[in-house]
Amino acid sequence: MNWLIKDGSILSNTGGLVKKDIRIQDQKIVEIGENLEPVSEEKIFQANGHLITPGFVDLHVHLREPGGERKETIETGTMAAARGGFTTIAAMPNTRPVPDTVEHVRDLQQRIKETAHVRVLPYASITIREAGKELTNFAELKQEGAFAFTDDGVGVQNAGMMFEAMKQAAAINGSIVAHCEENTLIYGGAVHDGEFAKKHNIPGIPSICEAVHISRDVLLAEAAGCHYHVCHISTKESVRAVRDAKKAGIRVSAEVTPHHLLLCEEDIPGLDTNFKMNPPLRSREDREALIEGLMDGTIDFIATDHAPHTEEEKAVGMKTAPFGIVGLETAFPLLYTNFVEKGLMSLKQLVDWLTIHPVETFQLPYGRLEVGQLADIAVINLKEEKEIDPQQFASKGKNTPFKGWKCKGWPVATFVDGKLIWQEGMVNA
Ligand SMILES: NC(=O)N[C@@H](CC(=O)O)C(=O)O
Ligand SMILES: [Zn+2]
Ligand SMILES: [Zn+2]
Repeated sequence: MNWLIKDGSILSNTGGLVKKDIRIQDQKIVEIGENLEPVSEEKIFQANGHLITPGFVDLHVHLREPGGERKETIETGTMAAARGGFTTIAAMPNTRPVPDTVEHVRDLQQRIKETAHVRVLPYASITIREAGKELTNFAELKQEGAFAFTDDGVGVQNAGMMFEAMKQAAAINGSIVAHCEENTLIYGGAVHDGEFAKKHNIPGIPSICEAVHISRDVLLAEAAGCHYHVCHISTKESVRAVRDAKKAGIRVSAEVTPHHLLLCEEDIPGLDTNFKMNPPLRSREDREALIEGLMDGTIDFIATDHAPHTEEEKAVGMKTAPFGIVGLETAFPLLYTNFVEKGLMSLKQLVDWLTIHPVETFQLPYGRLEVGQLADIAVINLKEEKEIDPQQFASKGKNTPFKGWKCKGWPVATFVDGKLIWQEGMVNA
């Protein structure tokens, strides 16, 4: 079906909002203008002045399928994405099995084809079973559609292994995406090694646990000549390491999550496992350094690290509950309300960190609201305020620390490839 989106507000190049209509034909945006008239066989979508942005791109999502379907499936996770305004997401490989062979990636692609509501780019792992012992075959996996390579969930412990991985990535113009965590510096920690850990007598993960891997890896990436990307950056030392590496001309990029931008250890209300994630919420200064790093371009974009777990899994106490919180359905409203509305960043900056910055970092053909581009579009109501209610999530995961937060900026409709795949109030497609 072809669509004419009427009366949308789109961001101009200078960041102002302008009233426009958008014509979609055969999956693409074919016209953006004023007072466009419908042509035959075109359906009108009345945007009522709502914000129209390119569909958001989240390059760090755990869909859990195959193997973790009690936490999430490709179907539920991609509906959560659609409801959050995300039209392209990259699926992390800490599943069972791990996408570490051509057969496993092929099976994953088939599941995506059959059940995904939004575009899903599958990661393949760096090492077999993410066990850190034996590299996967990047060229073969890329051929099968692997988007990039990561062992997210665990750090690659061995420097020689990481160097070989980076050389293999360089040879196929691929990217290494790194969960940076040095196992000998975790100390069984469940939260950041700081005030909260001390007060509650819970083992802490020190900041150096992350930064030593980043410092090691930027040197390896320089020597190997590959693109190296840092997942969920969380400390001031890490920001400094990425900043210095960029200054030195090394091809490094980094992402930060909404929760690390919005919360620090002081905000953890008590022994609530919805505040337990990896990396942990760090100190107030760390959080400030992350915001500064995003503002000055050291950190390239925002990714949610959507990590659903069941309520039973989370209900076993701070020390033993699994790490991770959901993020797809709350990312934009949270960031819009707490940063844009408060004047700490512009709407254009926020949208760019969720669209053009991730796609440029990984040279992807999405994330642009322009004639000729794929019609991946989010329609967002910037005015109505609603409270975050996990029971309303499409995601199976209800594990959010933001329950009860009042936000504006809720997506109301999402188009992928020119198709309306979700609209507020619509029964799930
Ligand atoms: N971030 C998390 O706390 N958890 C992630 C793993 C990861 O992203 O490292 C998960 O898979 O649950
Ligand atoms: Zn991780
Ligand atoms: Zn992750």
